[in-house]
Amino acid sequence: MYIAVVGTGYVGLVTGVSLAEVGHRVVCIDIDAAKVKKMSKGISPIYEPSLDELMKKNLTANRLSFTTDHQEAFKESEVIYIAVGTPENEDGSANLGFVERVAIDIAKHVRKDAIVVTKSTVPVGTNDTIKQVIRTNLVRDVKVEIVSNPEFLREGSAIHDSFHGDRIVIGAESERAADIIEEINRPFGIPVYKTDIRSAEMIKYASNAFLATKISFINEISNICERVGANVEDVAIGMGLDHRIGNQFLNAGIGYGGSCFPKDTKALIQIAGNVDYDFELLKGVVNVNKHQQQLLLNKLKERVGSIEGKRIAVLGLAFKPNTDDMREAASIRVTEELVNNGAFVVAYDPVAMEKARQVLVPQVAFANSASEAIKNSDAVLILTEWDEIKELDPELFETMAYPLVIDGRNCFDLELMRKYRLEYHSVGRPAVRNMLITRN
Ligand SMILES: NC(=O)c1ccc[n+]([C@@H]2O[C@H](COP(=O)([O-])OP(=O)(O)OC[C@H]3O[C@@H](n4cnc5c(N)ncnc54)[C@H](O)[C@@H]3O)[C@@H](O)[C@H]2O)c1
Ligand SMILES: O=c1ccn([C@@H]2O[C@H](COP(=O)(O)OP(=O)(O)O[C@H]3O[C@H](CO)[C@@H](O)[C@H](O)[C@H]3O)[C@@H](O)[C@H]2O)c(=O)[nH]1
Repeated sequence: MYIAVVGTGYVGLVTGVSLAEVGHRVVCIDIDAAKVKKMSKGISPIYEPSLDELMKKNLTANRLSFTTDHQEAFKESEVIYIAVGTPENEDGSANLGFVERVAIDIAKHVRKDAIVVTKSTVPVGTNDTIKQVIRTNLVRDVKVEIVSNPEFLREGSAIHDSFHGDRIVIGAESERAADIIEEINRPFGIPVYKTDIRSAEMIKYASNAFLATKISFINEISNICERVGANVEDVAIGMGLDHRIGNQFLNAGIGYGGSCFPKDTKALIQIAGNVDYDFELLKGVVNVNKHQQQLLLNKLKERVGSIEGKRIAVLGLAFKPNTDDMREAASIRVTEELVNNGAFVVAYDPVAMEKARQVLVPQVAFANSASEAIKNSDAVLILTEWDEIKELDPELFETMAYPLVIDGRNCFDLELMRKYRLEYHSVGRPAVRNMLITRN
């Protein structure tokens, strides 16, 4: 199949590369010329495990190409994927400007009958608008059908998820269009669920909202655990053994960030509001998430008193491990608050520092390693559970004048930490206060 993918962010690029890998001829289009130049050389503009290798392989096999030219890209295309961003508007609703722009580009440049597949996360009813915009602006006498095919990949494991996802959801206006998209995806061997367009659009928001709810739920349980002396990790294991609950997405921490959960939960509240429905539960989920980062800062303030003039090491800046994505990362708000309170912040992340420099407040200093950040600090805050951080030798903390570690991601085993001279606070687990220990 000749396929065009519009937008080469996390979703577009991974989709394009994966479709090429299973044998389709794919051209990826982006308006960012610098990015296209880089990708044409086989260099991924994002950090995503295995992506570079697959890009290079499929470029060499001539199944994958990149361009800024919509006209050129749509010339042969039988299927056009829309994978541009749908960022948050100020009121929390989804900004559909990029999607609508692409719909107009398709209408102007499509040359043959085509199926337009929306991968971007869009509010219920948006595919009807896309259809309308394309059909009213069509320049040539061609037939365009619309399919909603929401994406469920996670950053940091995007390639793996593309080949081993739990399901492919196809919402179509005709059986023919649904069958063609199913056929394109057959080589992935992932179960397909076909439904109508509006239900497919809703499945995406409902899935993200449900996962965000799980996270806020376990975070609230963790806050109670701290007060009653229970251990949230044991609680999560005990809960997860019930198959109806499941053991995933029950990691307590400083809340969810990233490019999806924060914006999609708010967009769903708006979608509900637009039809006069007050989504109370989801509003609670969003509020709990907002407070969770503050609780970490409160713990720090409780322990050090004023943070003015204190040197604080922040380990982990990306919103989750294995990505350099800084969108809605907890580190943005946490470092800003530290700086505003007069702290000297020294940050370290194994991969995201380049992107972090562009979004964190300019007063934040960057260290070349975790140990450099920790050295001479008054406290350490852990915000992302990178393996490199989880594998740090706790002896490193002992080099601090007063080894105070506040871990927002439960990176260390409590039994292990009890062997060291340090004070260790994590989320929903008993604190370790071991300052009197003497070791050889
Ligand atoms: N990031 C994820 O993990 C993820 C997962 C599932 C779904 N989604 C959804 O997929 C969509 C894309 O997300 P993303 O994170 O990949 O976005 P992104 O912001 O990383 O990338 C969007 C890309 O589209 C390009 N673009 C914008 N307008 C264009 C146009 N007219 N023509 C060509 N290119 C254009 C931009 O230059 C950019 O490279 C969003 O709706 C998002 O909610 C994202
Ligand atoms: O038990 C957990 C699991 C996740 N998180 C946090 O939740 C956020 C999101 O994590 P994750 O879902 O792994 O990453 P994303 O790449 O944002 O993926 C989500 O958002 C995508 C965009 O819509 C969807 O496609 C995916 O299915 C959905 O998992 C991160 O800040 C995590 O730290 C927790 O705090 N506890």
